[in-house]
Order: sequence, then structure tokens, then C-alpha cells
Amino acid sequence: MQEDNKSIWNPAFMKNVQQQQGSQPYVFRNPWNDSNSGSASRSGAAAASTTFSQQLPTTYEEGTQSAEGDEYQFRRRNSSLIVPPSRAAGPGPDAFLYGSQAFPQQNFQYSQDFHRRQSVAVAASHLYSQPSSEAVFQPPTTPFHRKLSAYPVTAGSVLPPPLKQLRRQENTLPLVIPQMRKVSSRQDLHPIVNPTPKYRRASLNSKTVSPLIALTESLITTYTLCSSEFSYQTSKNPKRVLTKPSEGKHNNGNDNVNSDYILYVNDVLGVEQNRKYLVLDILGQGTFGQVVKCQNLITKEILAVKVVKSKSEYLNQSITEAKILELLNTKIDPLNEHHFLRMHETFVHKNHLCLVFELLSNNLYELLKQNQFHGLSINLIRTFARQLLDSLCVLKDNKLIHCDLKPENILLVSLDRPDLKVIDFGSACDETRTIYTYIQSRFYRAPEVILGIPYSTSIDMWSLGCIIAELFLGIPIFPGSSELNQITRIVTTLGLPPTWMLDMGKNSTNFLLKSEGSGKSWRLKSVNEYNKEFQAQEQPGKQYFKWDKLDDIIKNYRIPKKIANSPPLVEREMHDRDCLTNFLKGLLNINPLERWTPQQANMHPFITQQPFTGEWYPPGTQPKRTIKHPSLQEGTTTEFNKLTIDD
Ligand SMILES: Nc1ncnc2c1ncn2[C@@H]1O[C@H](COP(=O)(O)OP(=O)(O)OP(=O)(O)O)[C@@H](O)[C@H]1O
Repeated sequence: MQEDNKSIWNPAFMKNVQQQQGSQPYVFRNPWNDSNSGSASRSGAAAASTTFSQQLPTTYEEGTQSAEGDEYQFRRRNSSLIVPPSRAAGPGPDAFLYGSQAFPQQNFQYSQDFHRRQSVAVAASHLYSQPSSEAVFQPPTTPFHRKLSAYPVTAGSVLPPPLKQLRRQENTLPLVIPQMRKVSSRQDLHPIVNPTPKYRRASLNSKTVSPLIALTESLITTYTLCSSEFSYQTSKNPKRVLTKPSEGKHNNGNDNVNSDYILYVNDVLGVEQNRKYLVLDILGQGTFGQVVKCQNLITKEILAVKVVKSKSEYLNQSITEAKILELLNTKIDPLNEHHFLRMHETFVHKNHLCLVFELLSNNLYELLKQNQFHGLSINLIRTFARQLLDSLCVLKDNKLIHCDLKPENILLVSLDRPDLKVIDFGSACDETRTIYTYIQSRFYRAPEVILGIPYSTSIDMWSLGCIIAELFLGIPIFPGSSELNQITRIVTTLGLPPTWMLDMGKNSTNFLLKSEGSGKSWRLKSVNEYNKEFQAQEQPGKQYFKWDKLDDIIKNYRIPKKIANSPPLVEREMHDRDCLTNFLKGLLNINPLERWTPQQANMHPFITQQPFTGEWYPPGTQPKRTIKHPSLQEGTTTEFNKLTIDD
């Protein structure tokens, strides 16, 4: 298993890069100062990652047109907003530290970017060197050029443009033809090391500093030396606003129209001496407020602070979130073993409740987005599923329902290992106090919630099924544009809910019709029927998959090229897909009474990696059987879907 994980995380794109570069990573070496080369290589790596992140493909944005096809353009829904809040969080470059199987596009992207950077370097080096690694260009020998460069002198047609222009102005100087000569050692370069000039700018401690240092890292000192009236205060720096819209409307101008606190970079949250958090950046925005990256000014720790909206309904719900997290962190999972977000403390800042959390990394939606909405490898999905089932086992044992499980609420702990944490307990509740009926984000909403039936911890297992299917497919399996569309998608893929659910559901008649014939069977309303009845403007939903049924959707999902080229790998992939489909069917059982519990799902071969023989039932349950009903005529049978529990 360890091996398995290693192979998932072994960043294959790094291998690609190394192949392109030989075994050594690319290091820029300053020929004049070997001691600098270490730091140069480090900053080079940083620059590489920045450029890499800037090169991230802009993929299917919500509600926008994409040249790559309409089909991936859908809006996702969070608890109550149409535009999901976490979309505000920018993807980090390092998410590419995943296996190449999961990120084929990124490897390509990286290699493209690598070549681009490499070719820039090559272009620059053409100005100064010949194709031969040993031949070195001889800069001009005139006194003028000596002033311009630390290189030994000469000039020629290959000078960079500014030098060329300057040289033309120097028409009194003779034209110097550049000459090439072999260099075999450093001494052959004849470096001119200038002695410290007599009038070099002094620092405050009267040491001399170079013009570069004086105008960069010692700029404040330089200004102070120039003018005794100069004084620098960070508090007077212009502040970058992080909140949108940024116009003050409520709370003495501190809050915007949505009651969000208007946050600026370098703001300090908290007034008490030991509770001060310097705002660094925005991490995400949601229904309840904004999450910002902060530094604790006392401990210097970097953390995430959720600044809750100043409205009472959000405040009350966030107090519940804080209480549940405290319970999870201190009583239920004190050793931090079950993948729950850790909360450090809470405080109030200008009428806003602030929850201080450990800082986590990208959420799973961002991860899929970075992978251009291509699914992840089955091994990686298994690794994630195990952790999520572990969390759900603990929640079920403690009768807690998360109520808002979705990819945006599952975060990677860091980008160098596949560890997850479940966040956002703002909608969580006790199984015995299920007071709200409008819960869960639509794509991940369980059928019993849509139909209006009492619910339990099994709604989280439905959401988990949707999430795992999405991790495989790259896009949501049920991306409903409305509740009608949501239930229509579910029924199209998995069939009608059992009659008892439809008879019992308070909302069933909104979306389904019961024919009054002898069979009294239910059927979905058409969009026209629904629009006519409710004077609504529903549109038929877009089809994102060619196939309707779950088995077909999974079986026919495109096979990554790397696997497609090898028949044994294809065979293994198809077997894994069968196993995954069987697992998903247990999680996406429309009947909440039959849906697997997290403990049952934990025993499935998809999780345990025991051989999968094509069928699997949780221990203690009997397989679906065809039973002859005594009331039926001889020879006719009916199917009893319900699994019976042995004991
Ligand atoms: N501890 C954290 N570390 C890093 N990023 C975080 C953290 N907590 C939250 N985020 C980011 O902020 C986003 C919103 O956080 P959260 O879901 O807690 O807010 P919310 O207002 O409750 O959202 P929702 O609308 O889903 O209810 C997350 O999707 C995530 O990207």
C-alpha cells in the first residue's frame, strides 16, 4: 500500500523535467561568484514555480463560454449561493506534485512552460555566447564599454540593442570587431574586479554598499541618508483590498452590502494584545463569510481565519460550527487522526466572529480544475475515499451529520502528500436534531432531502458517492440546474426511488406524478408539465455524459493515454472500474435505508483491495433476490429490492 501511495505522489513531471535536463536540476551559476549559485538556484526554482502557475490553463469557468465545448460549463451550487464561494481561491502551482496518471495535462503544461523558459534563456545566451560551450564572446575593449560592463571589453553586432544604440552614439570610437577565443579556465575570462570607488554610497553604519543594494534592499536607508525628513511607516502603505464589493455600506462603513467585513492586505484582525492576526491574502469566500490567510503576530504562525458575516443568522450558524469543531477537536478526535479541520481559537473583530483554523491547501474542486476537469487515477481516488470514510465513520458513531460535503469542503493538508481534511461544519447537526429541510449543496443533495423525507447520517454517504464519482469523471455526476433537474438526473441514472419514499416525501408531488390506475405508479414530470403547473421557466438540462446509466458512464469514460497503450493496463483499469461502479452503487443507493454505512463501505474491495469477483454485499446482508410473492399468480415473480439483515 505504501508503494501504491508513493507511486501516486511521485511527481512524474519532475521526472520529465529531469529527463530534459539530464539528471541535474537546472541551476543558474554566476561565473563571478560561486558562492551565489546556491541562492540563485533557489530563486530560480521559485521563479520556475511562479511562471509555472502563471501558465496554468484557464479552463472551464462557471457560466462562461468555452471554445472547448459547452458541455463542461455548468454552475455549481453551494449552500445558498449560486456561484460557489471557494472559486475565489486561486489555484496554487504546486498541485502539480501529483502523479502523472492523474495529471497528464499538467505534465504537458509544465514541459511547455519549461521549454518556454529554456528558450528565453537560450535567446539571452545568444547575445553573449557562441553555440560552442567553450567559445566566449569578447565584449568591447573601449573605455566606454568598460564602464558599462564587468565583462572584458569588445563590442560587435551581437550586442543587445541598448548597447548597440549607445555604441552608435559613440561615433568617435573605432569600430571593434568581436573576436572569439577559447576559454578553458576562469582566469581566461580576465574578469575586471573594480575596487570600491572612492565615493560609493555609505550605509548608516558607514560601511559601503553597492548601488544595487542601495537602491533595492537598502532603499529606505538610502532615502534616509538623502533627506533627514524622510520617514517610513508600513501603516501608510497603500492597502490592497481583498473583499468584493469593497464599498462600505454597513457597520460604520466596515462592511460591504453583503455584510462581509472589508478586508485589506496588512490589516490586523483582533484587538487584544495576544490575539493579533496580520491579513496576508484571501483563501476563499463562502456563504458564511471570507477565509483569509493570516499571520499570528505573536507566534508568527501562518493560519486561516474565517471572518463571518455580521448578520445574526450567519453568526448563529457559525457559533454552531465552532462548537462542533471544538467537540471534534477536543473530545471526539483529540489526537487529530480522523481528518477533521483543527480550530485554534475564536474572537470577535468589529462585530465579526472570527474562527482561527490551521492553514490547509487546495480544495478538491481546485484540484480537479487544475487537472482541466479530467478525473483522477483510481489509486488516488481510493486513497482519498479511505480518509473520507474514516471521517464519516467517526461522525456516524457520534450521530453527527456534516450536511454539506462537497469537493470545495475537502482540502488537501499540503501539496506534497495526499492527506485530506474535512472542513465547513457550518451546516452540521446532530442526527436527533434535523430541523432544517433545505440542506446540502444541490449537486450533492440526497434524494430523501429533495423529496422531503426525514434524513440521517446516510445523506453524507450520498454526497460521498457523488464526490467519488466526480473525482473519477472530473465533473459532477449530477450537475442539476434546479431541484427538478437534480432529481431528474438522479432518476435517469439510477432509476426511480422506491414507492414508500415517493409516497412519504412532502415534496414528491412537486417533481413526480402518481398515476391513479391500478398500479398507482409514479413518474417524473416533464419540464413542460412542471412549468405549466408552477409558472416556472425550467429548461431541459444539458447532457454532460453520452450514457445515462452509472455502469455505462463509468465504463465508457475515456481511458488515459498512458493506460490505453498497454492491453494489460487496460484490462486492470476495466476491472478497477467494475469494482468502483459496484462501490458507487452502494453509496448512491437511492433508498437511504439500504445505502451503505461508512463502516460497511470500508469493507468493500475497492477500499480493501481484496479481489473483486463482480458482486459484493456488506457482511450480514443478503444479496438482492428474486422472491416469488404468494399473492402473485403462479409463474410470475417480483423483485424485492430491500436487503434483509440476517440478524
Ligand atoms: N483552513 C483553511 N485553509 C485553507 N483554505 C481554507 C480553509 N478553510 C476554508 N478555506 C477555503 O475557503 C473556502 C470557503 O470556506 P468555508 O467552506 O469554510 O466557507 P463557507 O462560507 O462556510 O462556505 P459555504 O458557502 O460552502 O458554506 C473553502 O472552499 C476553501 O477553499
